[in-house]
Amino acid sequence: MMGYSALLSGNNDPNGGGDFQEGFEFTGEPLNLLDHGVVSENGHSIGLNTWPPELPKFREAALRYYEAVANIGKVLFPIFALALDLEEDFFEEKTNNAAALMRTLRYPPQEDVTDDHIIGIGAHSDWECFTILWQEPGIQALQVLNSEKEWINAPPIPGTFVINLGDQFARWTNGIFKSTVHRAINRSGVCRYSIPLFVGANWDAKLEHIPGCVSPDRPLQYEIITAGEYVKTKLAETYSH
Ligand SMILES: O=C(O)CCC(=O)C(=O)O
Ligand SMILES: [Fe+2]
Repeated sequence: MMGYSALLSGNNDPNGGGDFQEGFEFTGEPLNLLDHGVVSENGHSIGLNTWPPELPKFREAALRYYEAVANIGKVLFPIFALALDLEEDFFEEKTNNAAALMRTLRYPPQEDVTDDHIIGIGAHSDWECFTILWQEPGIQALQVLNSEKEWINAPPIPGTFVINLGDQFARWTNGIFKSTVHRAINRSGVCRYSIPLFVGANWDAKLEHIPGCVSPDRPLQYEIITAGEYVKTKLAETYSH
């Protein structure tokens, strides 16, 4: 959810009791904007992010980081297009208008977890195409589910990002590329910070299977909806409680 989300305001795992994290979410906006948070497009003013007034330098720092990491996201599409034997620019028109979302997350320590249903972020896959995640070095919290259904630690490696594949991309490829199920719990005894940036498809792009990804051996797995419809459904599920 855009802006500030409080502890337990989201619940990523339908079987969970809420996500024990808080965070601030925003999307890209021009850095040189004078009137913070409002940009004029074709004569219409559209509201963007609500920045915390107590932190005057936060906006610029966050937007600079956003831009650098969103650019990594843009490079991933042609790489995956080539891997799928498609033209390098195959995803361009489906993603050229998409705003990425970035979250700065804080996980309070949960050493003595009494309720296993409340962890930092419950098991889920991300909704978009790619997630580029920075994790605080030195604190193990993130786990991914492998094909044997075992939880594997994904420890932070200084100087690297974790890249998660998301549901929109899994749908485009009819499951050839899978979205990784993951969760995080902070048992370190100190606060943990992480920063995911979610790179998705254009809101109106159809999540239609790519030619070559459906065959008699691999029948169509998903109904065809737009990226926007998909995100709206997931938002309603995650913030409904
Ligand atoms: O904090 C993390 O390591 C994971 C965050 C995450 O999975 C998410 O925000 O979707
Ligand atoms: Fe995630």
